Amino acid sequence: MSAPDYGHAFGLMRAAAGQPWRDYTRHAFVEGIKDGSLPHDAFLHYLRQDYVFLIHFARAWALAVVKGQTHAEMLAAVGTVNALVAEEMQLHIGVCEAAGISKDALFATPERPENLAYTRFVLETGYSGDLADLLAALAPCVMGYGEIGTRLAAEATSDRYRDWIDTYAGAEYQAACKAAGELMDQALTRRIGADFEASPRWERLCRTFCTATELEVGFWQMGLTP
Ligand SMILES: Cc1ncc(C[n+]2csc(CCO)c2C)c(N)n1
Repeated sequence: MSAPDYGHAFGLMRAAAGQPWRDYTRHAFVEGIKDGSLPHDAFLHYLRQDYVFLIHFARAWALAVVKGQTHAEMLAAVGTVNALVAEEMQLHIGVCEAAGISKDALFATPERPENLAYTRFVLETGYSGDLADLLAALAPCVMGYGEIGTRLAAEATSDRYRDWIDTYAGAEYQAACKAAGELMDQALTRRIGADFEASPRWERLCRTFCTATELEVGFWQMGLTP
């Protein structure tokens, strides 16, 4: 099965990331979700860390509003901020409560260093760069889960984590990945030119994408060690 198409820039950055991209999207944690062998303790620990992750991830998308140069760019970024803050963070609280993690316990979650390293890398990339740099750091998170969800929906051999898989394999999330891919293609074209992969900036953008991918690998690994 081929991976879903999330745009031109994403396809090139994904290919350039090579092995780290496979390490991320086929991590033991992901394979444990696929066959149901992931211990529930590890999943709950991951969910708690992921709530902290979402807070900083929403801040990074808010920075994308700041770095936007057109109404279309601001609209795309502000839509993601709203989806994250008004819906996904709320959804996460509900999922955690259903899994036996109280709101108090969730809000008291100490942030693990692997989590902190990832989100602050994304934020710093945005602070010191433009929207093209920031989107290169955000893309592995958004599109990686889209790719993982699509593959696991086809290959899962257990229903244990079916809700998680369905969230990312679903039409709504897949449309969000395509929209993020279009935003990235347009943002790069606007700032660098249509032939962006031939520009001197391209190598650095690919390096940013690859670093974020490696930090996703670290996040899964952290998930395996509650
Ligand atoms: C470590 C980690 N990486 C990626 C995601 C996926 N994700 C984070 S925010 C969001 C909404 C779109 O921006 C999605 C899909 C996650 N939850 N945790």
